[in-house]
Parts: sequence; structure tokens; C-alpha cells
Amino acid sequence: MAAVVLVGPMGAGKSTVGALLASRLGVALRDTDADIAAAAGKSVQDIFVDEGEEHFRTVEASAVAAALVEHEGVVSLGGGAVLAEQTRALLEGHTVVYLRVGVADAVKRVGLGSGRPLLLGNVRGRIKALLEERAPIYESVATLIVDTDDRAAADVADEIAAALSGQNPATAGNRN
Ligand SMILES: Nc1ncnc2c1ncn2[C@@H]1O[C@H](COP(=O)(O)OP(=O)(O)O)[C@@H](O)[C@H]1O
Ligand SMILES: O=C(O)C1=C[C@@H](OP(=O)(O)O)[C@@H](O)[C@H](O)C1
Ligand SMILES: [Mg+2]
Repeated sequence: MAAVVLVGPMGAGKSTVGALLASRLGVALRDTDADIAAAAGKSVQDIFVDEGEEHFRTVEASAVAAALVEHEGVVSLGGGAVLAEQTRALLEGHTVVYLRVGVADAVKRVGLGSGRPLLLGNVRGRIKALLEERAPIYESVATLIVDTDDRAAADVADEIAAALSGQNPATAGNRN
């Protein structure tokens, strides 16, 4: 079972902070977007273009279910994974960290939005709408909320590692 799961919108830093946190905890990172791309033999963006979002969401729900059960380390989800009711149910009982980000920082971090098909055409407008729509969902699955605005990814990873070590010293890592 996953030790910790990172959720939040595009540009929150789930993939980046996930890698840093995994190394602090001495475990591996599993990023479900990477799993999906590896299994399909093409990028997430190409899956959206070739098969459509609905197909991506179906594949994503399976990839998340597998990762949550199989992986003992850090699992970083894609920003829309929590839209699936099955995934929200599976997250119950996990340590779920919501990486919160405001519009300005998210926009800066995703740049032109390349590789993120839902942002194409109007990065700022799409991010603003997605943050508003999804914030209550992220809050509902989170056991810990960490603000990432104006903070380096390493600082965010440190905060999570510290919170986890307070919560469960047996599994919280190997920093010294
Ligand atoms: N706290 C942070 N401060 C500045 N840049 C960040 C931070 N976290 C991530 N980034 C950068 O933002 C971009 C998106 O990060 P990523 O980890 O892919 O986010 P997500 O997986 O949540 O969409 C990357 O270029 C990454 O280096
Ligand atoms: O928010 C979303 O719906 C998506 C987020 C992306 O992952 P990141 O949040 O890691 O960028 C990726 O799964 C896909 O482009 C859809
Ligand atoms: Mg990511």
C-alpha cells in the first residue's frame, strides 16, 4: 500500500515534490501519468488526442488503483485523477497530501501548457477554472494540505516529510 499519495492541480508540483519526497523517505516514486504513458507507449498528450479524455480517465482509474495497492512508496497522481469516484473511495485510508497552488504560481510553473492537453488554448483561464472546480474535491480526499505558492519544491518536500515523521515515526524516512 502506498505510504503517501500526492494530489492537487496541474503545476502544484506533484511529480517534482513526489521525487524529492521519495528520496527523503528512502522509497521510490510512482507517478501514475508515467505509468499510463509507459503502458500505452505514448505520451499522455497523445492519448488525449488519439483516444480522448474519457478513455484516458478509464485507463487512469485502473493505473491509480494498481499503484495504490502495489507501490509501497510515494504515489503522485495526475491532477484529474480524483474526478473518478472509484479513486476517491480508494484514497480513503491513505495518507493523502493536497499540494495547493494559486493561479499565478500554477501558470508560471506550467508555462505554455505543453504536455497538458486540458490547458491548450487558454492556460490561465483553464487553470483558474480547474482550480475552482476541483479545490473542494482535493480538500475532501486530503489528510494534509500543504501550500506551495512562493516555495521551492524542496521546501514543500521537507514539510511533508516532517509531518509524516510526526505522524508515523516507523515509516517516515531516513533523514539525518
Ligand atoms: N514549489 C515549486 N516552485 C517552483 N517550481 C516548481 C515547484 N514545484 C514544481 N515546480 C515546477 O513546476 C513544473 C510543474 O511541476 P510538476 O511536478 O510537473 O507538477 P504537477 O505534477 O503537479 O503537474 C515543473 O517544471 C517543476 O519543476
Ligand atoms: O488535471 C488534469 O486533468 C490532468 C493533469 C495532468 O497531470 P499533472 O497534474 O501531473 O500535470 C495529466 O494527468 C493530464 O494532462 C490531465
Ligand atoms: Mg505530474
